[in-house]
Amino acid sequence: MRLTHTEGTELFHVFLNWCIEFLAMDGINFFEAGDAPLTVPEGVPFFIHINQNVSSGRKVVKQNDDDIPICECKYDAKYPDSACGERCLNVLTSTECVPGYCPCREYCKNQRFQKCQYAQTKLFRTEGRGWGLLAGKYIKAGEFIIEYCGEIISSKEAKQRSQTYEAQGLRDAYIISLNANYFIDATKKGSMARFINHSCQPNCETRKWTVFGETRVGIFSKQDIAVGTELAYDYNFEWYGGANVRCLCGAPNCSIFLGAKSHGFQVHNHVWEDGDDRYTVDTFPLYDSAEDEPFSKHFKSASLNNTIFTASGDEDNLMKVDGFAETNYSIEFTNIIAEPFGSVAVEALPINAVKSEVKEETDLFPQKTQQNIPQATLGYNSGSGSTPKNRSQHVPKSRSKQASRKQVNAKNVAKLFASKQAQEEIIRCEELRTEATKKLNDLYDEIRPSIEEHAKDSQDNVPTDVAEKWIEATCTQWKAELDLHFSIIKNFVCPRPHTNEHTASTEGDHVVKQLTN
Ligand SMILES: C[S@@+](CC[C@H](N)C(=O)[O-])C[C@H]1O[C@@H](n2cnc3c(N)ncnc32)[C@H](O)[C@@H]1O
Repeated sequence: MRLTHTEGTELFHVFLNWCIEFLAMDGINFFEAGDAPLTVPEGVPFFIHINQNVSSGRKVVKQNDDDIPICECKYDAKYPDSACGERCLNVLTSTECVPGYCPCREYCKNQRFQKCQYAQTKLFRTEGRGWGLLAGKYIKAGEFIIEYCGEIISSKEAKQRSQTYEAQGLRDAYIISLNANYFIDATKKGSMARFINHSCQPNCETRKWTVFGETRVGIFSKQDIAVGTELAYDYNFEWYGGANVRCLCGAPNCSIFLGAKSHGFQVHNHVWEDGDDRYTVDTFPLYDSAEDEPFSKHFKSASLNNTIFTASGDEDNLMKVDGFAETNYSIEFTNIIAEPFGSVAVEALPINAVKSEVKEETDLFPQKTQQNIPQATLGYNSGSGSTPKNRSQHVPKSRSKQASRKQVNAKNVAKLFASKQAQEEIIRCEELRTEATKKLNDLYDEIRPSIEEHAKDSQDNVPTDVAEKWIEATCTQWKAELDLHFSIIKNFVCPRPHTNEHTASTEGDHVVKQLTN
């Protein structure tokens, strides 16, 4: 029997996987070539350690020479920070310098992801949260600690995998969102970052950086961290249905459940009443995530609740390059989609909150602010079959439909004023508002393809000119909205002087009873 090249490759992979599983059964960890050997403590579930993302079947963006960002730093031996320190143009835009192009050559300090310049960390066993990572040395605020590496997968694949993990009984979640279309799955292959637990009062945060044109997720310290302190960041978990996982971070402001702040969780677990806008997600839709993100479609849920992190200029030339030598791991698999880090002990706790139908569909759409950079969100629970039923998960298709905020009906309000001048002013303001809103909606339709195109390339940013147009139109609309409200309040608080035209009112422009009562 002759095998084709593809069949041969597939067969080889099957064999390789089998070898890996076999070694895993014996408690031996298998590391990919080039990775530092790791000492694995007993009890750490098997995984393959990698310090570079693995992109299977995903188009890797090739950078043209013209696209390579070149900074203007000049290395001065007297000032080490001159070589791509915090003032470097690339650092300021969270972009790593490209070797061979950076004017500081080998002195460049802005290649931390590429060179795996990680802080020293140590794996340890936590109480109730599986394994965790702690600082092996003092870590300064703003330091790059480690990259969250894993397999880059599409949102469709993420959904399938999370279902599979769930079916396999894995409890910890290791799938983190990279951008609108892609996720990083560190369940089977990942860096040590996969062991960092969630905290509602974290000492670390995720930030996205661009390296060779690709987005990568790093864990950075938010504050000085003493040696031996557990590292943790806020997962910004999105909840897709299934069990509610008790958060054991112990922070005074703990939100009790992982993902409790996420929209899906709130919709599912809280009482929603007419006019209750406690959980309304503010909309600033440069990006309509429900329609545009395959993720939302696949998960049939109320979209990701991403957080935006801005990159800061880091000067961690002093960082220790190896964070692994002293680490151990263990994995307790959870079937869940974690965005950055996993969740351990999945405890199915009944939530007593009364569940009621969501009345206002329009409150449900998720927001995504675009021109910003990155964030990483951890999602858990595939939601396959466990997605809340009978709940409105609809996300509007157009921006105008999204604008669910209750708007003042200016015509009705104007009628309440006795003064014709006041009425005219309010109606004029309303016309301006309508015009501004229309312009904003038209612009949204116009720029949507550009946003989609950008998302396909795995970029979180939209072109600057698009962002500028959007900001301008948004500001105009906000101003028109403000002018209208201001005009109403002004005419109410400061009545116009009497004129002959007003016979009905003896109180100037005061609104009629309905309002004053
Ligand atoms: C990315 S893993 C983190 C490492 C994990 N502890 C381990 O042993 O592999 C995320 C999982 O850790 C657990 N976890 C993380 N933070 C937690 C917290 N604050 N409370 C409860 N479980 C947590 C959850 O099971 C979560 O799905």
